[in-house]
Amino acid sequence: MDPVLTPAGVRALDARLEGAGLLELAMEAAGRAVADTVQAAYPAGRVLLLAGSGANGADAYVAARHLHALGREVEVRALGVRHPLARKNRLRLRAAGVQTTPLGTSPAGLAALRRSLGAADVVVDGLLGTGFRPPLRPALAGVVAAMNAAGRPVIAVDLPSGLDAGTAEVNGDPVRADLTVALCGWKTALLFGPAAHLAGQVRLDGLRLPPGWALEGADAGAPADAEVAALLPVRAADAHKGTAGRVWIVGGHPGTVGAPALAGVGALRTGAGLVTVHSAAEVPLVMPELMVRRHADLAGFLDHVAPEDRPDAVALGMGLGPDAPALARQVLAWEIPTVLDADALQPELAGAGHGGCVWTPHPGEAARLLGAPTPEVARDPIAAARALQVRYGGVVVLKGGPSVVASAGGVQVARPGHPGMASAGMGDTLSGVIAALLGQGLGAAGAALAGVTLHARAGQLAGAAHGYGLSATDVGAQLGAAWLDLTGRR
Ligand SMILES: NC(=O)C1=CN([C@@H]2O[C@H](COP(=O)(O)OP(=O)(O)OC[C@H]3O[C@@H](n4cnc5c(N)ncnc54)[C@H](O)[C@@H]3O)[C@@H](O)[C@H]2O)[C@H](O)CC1
Repeated sequence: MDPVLTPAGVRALDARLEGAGLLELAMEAAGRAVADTVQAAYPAGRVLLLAGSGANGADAYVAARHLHALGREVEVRALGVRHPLARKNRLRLRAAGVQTTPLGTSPAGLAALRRSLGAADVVVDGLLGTGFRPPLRPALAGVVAAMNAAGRPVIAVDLPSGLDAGTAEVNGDPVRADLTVALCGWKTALLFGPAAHLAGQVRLDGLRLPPGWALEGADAGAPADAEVAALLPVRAADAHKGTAGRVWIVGGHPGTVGAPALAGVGALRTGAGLVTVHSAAEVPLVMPELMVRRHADLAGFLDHVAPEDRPDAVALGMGLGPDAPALARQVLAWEIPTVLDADALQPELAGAGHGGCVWTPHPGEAARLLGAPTPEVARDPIAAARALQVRYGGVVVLKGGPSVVASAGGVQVARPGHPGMASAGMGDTLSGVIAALLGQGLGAAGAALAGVTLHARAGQLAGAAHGYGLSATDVGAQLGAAWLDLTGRR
């Protein structure tokens, strides 16, 4: 599990490392990781390193020393030092034979910087890391603008300068990096929204810290594929449809009948033994294996389902229309594993969730549930998912690229899918996927995490063939392959 750290989490980790006498070693590992990344990605040519006054700048000094040891031609332009380890590592760099030049922010200083940028084959951005507080001061804004205008490849240390590590929002004009070496853990800015677009490709280096230290102070975890695969059930050879989970899809309303059909496909393609769509409208039979039952009075039908006839899991809300909250209350009262999506995601259901239920809002629905503007949700999806979980109970999947899963046990960030998944019906399919996993015995948090991961992987597989023309039907068709791919059980 990779950690996702806030700036406060980084500060606490730094203090712990400092107390244990390990901070200097962590910094040495950070600088070395940056140097190794430069060497692997841009093995030839002159390297210009820009060092700020804090620990981010110290990492750049260490990287410069390692690059020099590797025989690379390096130039270091630096602001004044404030962090004691920046001072120490600058002295070490000089002792190793590399002089540093002041990074001036006056017109003459910026002209000199532009000359250095013009002579460089790759630039290392070690100006500002997690210690940055927006907005960028005008003096440094000129430096960042010169870097962006130079058109040279940029490798950022920890995160591009000018990005606030704790938010997906972009203020002003930060460094645009081609590659970022994230240190110790992911940051919100490297995972979500417009901020993540500025980081380029991200490589995480754990700096060989004592096991668990970074994760203990983390805001969230980002599980590895193998950790998610381990959640998925292995079936006995004598399994039959009665043991693979009976799933009900409750959805559909005149005009929105495709939604429950897609959820049904999602459930079937995720291994549910028996899938029945219950709807007030005529739902198309998109797969003959899907059972479709139309009810003139859906609420009356649900009222009369005997406990022994209830399914193993339900997904409710997809295209269901205005009766969804009342119908959701009926099903929630059964206290069986339940996915609530789309029309069932209404503020009046606050507090109605139980431990076996999964709410699956996209950012717009999350904003409605929280009574907050959508940009606020997008700014910090981890905080939004956590707030939703506290308010609604159960488990929350805040959908996106990547999705966030919040449960009483903590928050996890799943792997992103494919940009082609930005199209109608993807969420309907996902609700069926999660319901199928609930029906096969996974707990709500495990089903949510494994569900979004399978769905994202299926999106990647289908996206390779269909690109931006990807449809939810294409994704549904790849769910079986995604399962095999994730588990290696081909
Ligand atoms: N545990 C870890 O993750 C490790 C991280 N390392 C690196 O440490 C930095 C964070 O270092 P810190 O000294 O706290 O802050 P910065 O270097 O990012 O910046 C401080 C510097 O920035 C100036 N500043 C702040 N806001 C602004 C602004 N708006 N405009 C201009 N300048 C600003 C401030 O005055 C300070 O001088 C982390 O990112 C990693 O790179 C460790 O090396 C290893 C352990």
